[in-house]
Amino acid sequence: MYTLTDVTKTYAGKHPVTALDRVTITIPDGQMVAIEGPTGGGKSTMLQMLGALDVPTSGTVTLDDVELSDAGERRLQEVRAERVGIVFQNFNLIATLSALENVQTALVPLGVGAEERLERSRAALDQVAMGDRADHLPSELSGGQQQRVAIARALVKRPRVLLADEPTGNLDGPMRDEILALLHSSWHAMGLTVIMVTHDSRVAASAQRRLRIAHGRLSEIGDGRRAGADEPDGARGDPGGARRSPAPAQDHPDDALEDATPGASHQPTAPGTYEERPLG
Ligand SMILES: Nc1ncnc2c1ncn2[C@@H]1O[C@H](COP(=O)(O)OP(=O)(O)OP(=O)(O)O)[C@@H](O)[C@H]1O
Repeated sequence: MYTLTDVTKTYAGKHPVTALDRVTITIPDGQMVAIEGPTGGGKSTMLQMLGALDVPTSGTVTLDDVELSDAGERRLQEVRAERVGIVFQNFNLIATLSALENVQTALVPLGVGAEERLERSRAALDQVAMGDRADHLPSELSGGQQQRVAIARALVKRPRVLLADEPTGNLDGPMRDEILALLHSSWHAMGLTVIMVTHDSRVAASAQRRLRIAHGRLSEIGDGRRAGADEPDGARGDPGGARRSPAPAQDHPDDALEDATPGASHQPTAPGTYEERPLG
């Protein structure tokens, strides 16, 4: 569970910028959250706080038992390596490594031995339907395929949290739908907390909970509740009372992924009624 209390992030400089302004929020385990908002609003900065990539200027960020805002760089590295998988808009694969080698890199900081690394990385590529492209370089893969490999790399460590910064931002319609379906099926299968920064209305509409950040201020967007959808496997409690039913915005389901994740529900979403409620 994430607990952010009065989190402010100010970038120093000649013209200091307050990217996050007294943000207070709890994100329970197993929740799927979308963060929306205008450009420069503070979304990526928020993701950096959640991903232990940066620390606030003031306030506290806690992930489970670790206060990230107070941790040293070594502890932050451990948290990133063990608990947090991150997926980026531009995939961030290493160009000179094959898909399989890229996935393996996530297990090196965890001290996983070579044989297990290989086994788990192959399984992760199979999970994202990329097993037959294990030896391909990123340049030999489509954008959607590269993002699948990046998701495998994020998930191979079996994280508690998957953070995604515009995961569909560089993809066209069908690939975007496939990646969204994959994020949802992984969420279902692994009981992850998933937090996605997005400008894509379909991605946002598929989340259980929608947040908006503008001028560094966080607000909650109405109730994303959808009827008839199921809970992810391994989903945990809802101390914030914020758990809502998932409803992946997916009407072109990927058969391979459907097969791999029988609990997944791919139903088209209907637009909800949203109202904003300021937080913090
Ligand atoms: N390293 C930095 N140094 C100085 N200012 C920064 C830095 N990173 C972000 N900012 C500023 O902080 C504010 C929030 O930026 P952030 O990248 O979090 O916004 P965003 O909502 O993710 O925007 P976008 O949708 O364009 O990616 C912006 O005004 C930005 O210029």
